[in-house]
Amino acid sequence: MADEIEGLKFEQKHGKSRVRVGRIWRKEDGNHFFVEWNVNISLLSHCLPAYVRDDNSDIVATDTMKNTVYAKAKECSEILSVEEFAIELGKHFTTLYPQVTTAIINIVEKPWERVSVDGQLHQHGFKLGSEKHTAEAIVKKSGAVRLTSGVEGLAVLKTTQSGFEGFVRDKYTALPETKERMLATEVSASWKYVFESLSNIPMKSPYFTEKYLDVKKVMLETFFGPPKEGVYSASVQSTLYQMARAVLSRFPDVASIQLRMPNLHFLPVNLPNKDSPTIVKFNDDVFTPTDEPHGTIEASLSRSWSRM
Ligand SMILES: O=c1[nH]c(=O)c2[nH]c(=O)[nH]c2[nH]1
Repeated sequence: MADEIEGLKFEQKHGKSRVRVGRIWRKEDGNHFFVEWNVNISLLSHCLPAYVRDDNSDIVATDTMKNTVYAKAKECSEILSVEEFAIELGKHFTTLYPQVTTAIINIVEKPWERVSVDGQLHQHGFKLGSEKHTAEAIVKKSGAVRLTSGVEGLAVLKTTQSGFEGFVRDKYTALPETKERMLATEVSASWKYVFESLSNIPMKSPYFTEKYLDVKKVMLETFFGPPKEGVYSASVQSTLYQMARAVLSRFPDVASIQLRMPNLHFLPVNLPNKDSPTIVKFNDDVFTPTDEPHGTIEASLSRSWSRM
């Protein structure tokens, strides 16, 4: 919200962060479904008097926002995706309160996965997985929406089919060129959907959950290549671009994608010994894994300039 006060531009928003909620859905066949969400709410609203005149009469209390998360989770009698829950909350805040013009809802889902016991899916047992599914819904009172999904902490590694050559060499360059190295990263990606209003968002579960799994699958297939021969990576930059390109070409309802891929280095181990035979001579086999310092490669790819 931008306002003018005494000739100055004033912008404000308020919300509740890190509202954690767990929800079980019990099916008649005995299967339980479970999600754990960490919800962040930010409201753009007309409440200037609270800042400048000690008048809180337009303030939606952040405590009320927190309670709303639990109330809405209770109301959702059918299992729904994290994207749908974000949209439900956004709709609620922008329709119930006249002063709220925009709701920004960010949710991170904790990766609880159903376990298998004796080769059989367990009805009510879950274990924690690794990467996290994220969603952001920006909902306006007009019904305009921007919906973004993402993945955080998708750690991947390949032991060959990666090199790095032809980069700038100057008096500070020590890195040798190579056609053979390990490639390890922890992918964070977020992709915006093309849907621009509440009325054209597909709200039939599990649409966005399936989309999340499919986008992740395409990114991983592009990173690794076919199971036997793999695919050569000339740099993290090149692999990142190919992953982004693959997502946009496979999913027409994705408008843009942003990727962050740290280059988590595996340093060759060489232990010379000047008096006797070398202790360890590197032969693409023994490494020191490091996560700091690490390279940071990030980029976004969009179907049109106007959407950026
Ligand atoms: O794939 C890479 N991209 C870089 O920009 C870079 N820089 C570096 O030192 N190693 C690498 N590897």
